[in-house]
Amino acid sequence: MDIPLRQRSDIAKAARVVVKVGSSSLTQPGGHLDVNKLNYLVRVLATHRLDTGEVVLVSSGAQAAAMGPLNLPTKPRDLATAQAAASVGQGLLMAHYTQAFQIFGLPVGQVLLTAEDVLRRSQYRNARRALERLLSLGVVPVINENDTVATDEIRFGDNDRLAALVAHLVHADVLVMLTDVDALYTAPPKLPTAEKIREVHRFDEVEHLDIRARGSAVGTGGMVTKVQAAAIASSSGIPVLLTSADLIEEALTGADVGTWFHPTGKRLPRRQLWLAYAAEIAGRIIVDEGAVRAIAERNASLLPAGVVRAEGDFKAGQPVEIASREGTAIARGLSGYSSPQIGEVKGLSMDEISAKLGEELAHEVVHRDELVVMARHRRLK
Ligand SMILES: Nc1ncnc2c1ncn2[C@@H]1O[C@H](COP(=O)(O)OP(=O)(O)O)[C@@H](O)[C@H]1O
Ligand SMILES: N[C@@H](CCC(=O)OP(=O)(O)O)C(=O)O
Repeated sequence: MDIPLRQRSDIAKAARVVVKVGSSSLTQPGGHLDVNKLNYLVRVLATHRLDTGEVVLVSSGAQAAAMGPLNLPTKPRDLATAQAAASVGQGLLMAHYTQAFQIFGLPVGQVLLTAEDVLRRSQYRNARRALERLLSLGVVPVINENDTVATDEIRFGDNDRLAALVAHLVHADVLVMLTDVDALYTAPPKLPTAEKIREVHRFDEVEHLDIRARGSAVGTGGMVTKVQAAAIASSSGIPVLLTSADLIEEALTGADVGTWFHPTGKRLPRRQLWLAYAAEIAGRIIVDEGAVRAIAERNASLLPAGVVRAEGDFKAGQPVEIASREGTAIARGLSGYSSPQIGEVKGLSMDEISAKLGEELAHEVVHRDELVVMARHRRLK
């Protein structure tokens, strides 16, 4: 769709939606698939697909669905059992999705991804091509993390952020995140003081909220990863609706349900997305107040004059975090200098650097094209 969705009601005409559904919404407490819930979800998604637009489903639940069949009392914590459970449960999930979508004449395609697939240049293109082809063939892609081969080092571990990156990958109009609560609340929803949040315009509105409590024994990330996922998608121009799986029909028909995260920025290039959410940071560059403002408000490059000090040991070209004197992360970027070099150029003007160290060392510390401002510091467009 050319015009970005502005409000919930626009979902009813979204040409391409990514829907993420969590384990707790697909399985019974005993660790088997909840066939009724699954069938309901499929009915609503199939209706949207047939009447309105394309659907990409990011479905969790593989490990939870294998608990019953494998007699596992809890969701596995060790990597090997988690991998085995994912292998068994993924088959069960896909068998069910295949059957349920078939009733509506819709083929489904399983897509198992790792973090690398959605963030590294070559794999990103490959994943994008495969998904586009599936969609053009009329298939409903059903995506999960490739848990059976993902190691602790390379896995996301939660499908919330994976769904946000998939939404970016396929240029979705909206990301709908389904869980077991109807919205984001100001505190864990079991508490009497918890109030529903209907709309989020900026991430500093939700940063202070108490979102760490886990709701179910099978869910993975709780609200923390959902809010992070909403930040990833909305800061890249994709609005997010967070609500419960029971309200999927209302959500896709544009009813007034859930929490709506307004887009807070334009689509980010993949490289900046990688920098912001996946790159491993090699060190930190502490900057003064003027540099904080220049970066966050004017989208400027970081110049040596604004640098207070470097922390950690890094080489030129490595990803670093840019933080204020108080330690607040402002941005991330690729450093133009090694950490020892920063010790020499910090606080100096370009002329001073040229005179002291030579012209070739007089350049930006982090060039604006290789810098991404963290979502909460970005201004609403
Ligand atoms: N402030 C909050 N607002 C809404 N839900 C919250 C909040 N804090 C904690 N939660 C819990 O987060 C849970 C959803 O996360 P999770 O169990 O990981 O679900 P899923 O399996 O759908 O990914 C909810 O059941 C809810 O109890
Ligand atoms: N990939 C895992 C699910 C990971 C996950 O994010 O779970 P959830 O918090 O229920 O969405 C699985 O299929 O078991």
